[in-house]
Amino acid sequence: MSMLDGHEAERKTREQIEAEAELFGPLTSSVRSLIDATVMTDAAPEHIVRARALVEEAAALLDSRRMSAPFGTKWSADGTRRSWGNAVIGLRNPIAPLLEVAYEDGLASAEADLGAAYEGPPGLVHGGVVALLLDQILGGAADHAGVPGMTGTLTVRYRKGTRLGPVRVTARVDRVEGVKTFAVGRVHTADGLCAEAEGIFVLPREVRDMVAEMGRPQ
Ligand SMILES: CCCCCCCCCCCCCC(=O)SCCNC(=O)CCNC(=O)[C@H](O)C(C)(C)COP(=O)(O)OP(=O)(O)OC[C@H]1O[C@@H](n2cnc3c(N)ncnc32)[C@H](O)[C@@H]1OP(=O)(O)O
Repeated sequence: MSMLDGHEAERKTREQIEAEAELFGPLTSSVRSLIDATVMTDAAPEHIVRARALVEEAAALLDSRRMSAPFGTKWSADGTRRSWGNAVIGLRNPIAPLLEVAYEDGLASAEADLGAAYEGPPGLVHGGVVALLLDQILGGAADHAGVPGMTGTLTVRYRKGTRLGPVRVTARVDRVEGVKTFAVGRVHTADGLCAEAEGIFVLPREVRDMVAEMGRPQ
């Protein structure tokens, strides 16, 4: 599979995209609530059996027509980019915990409310989920700064357990060396600094070759 697969130009208007967001956003939010309810429920067995039948019915409805491939990244003519399947920020992905990343003065920041579905050690966020958030926000900072890349190396230092609940994640580009972008970031909760990371994002050879090809005079 090529690095460039899954990137697709689309002709949808802004209104069409907004209408899709209005359709799918609430579905994603409902399924996210369902995931939390599934982890946390203490309902009577007959309610669990009935809930399962309802969930299976809903899944069959949704599955009655499927896209031919995962969502990927869709590019509109106006530069709008949609990665709605993304595991961290995807509008159509109910396991995606980070809803919105803001960029200001070179700092990427986002908040998430990590519920029981993200538990690792009792009461704490799973370390892999902490790394997931950091990977995305560091990569987003690199991308937003115009020096994007695939994660080559991600180093996470876990300072203290990240308590389930509200978290704030931040990142910025530290430096650029050739095709490598070094980004740094942190995860905070009300307890203070919980984790910090450095990531090296590498612009893949295939993309470098494509850019060089496009820039070459005819
Ligand atoms: C444009 C792309 C993405 C846009 C995303 C936007 C959304 C953002 C949000 C998404 C966030 C989520 C993101 C995700 O989830 S990304 C998903 C997780 N990451 C991957 O799957 C990446 C898999 N690996 C690869 O594709 C390749 O190995 C890469 C692309 C990393 C390098 O393969 P390439 O063939 O290009 O490498 P090269 O041999 O020409 O070397 C080039 C330079 O790089 C240095 N090097 C090599 N490997 C590593 C390494 N592992 N760590 C540190 N440095 C490394 C190397 O020494 C050399 O440096 P120098 O000698 O020049 O100094």
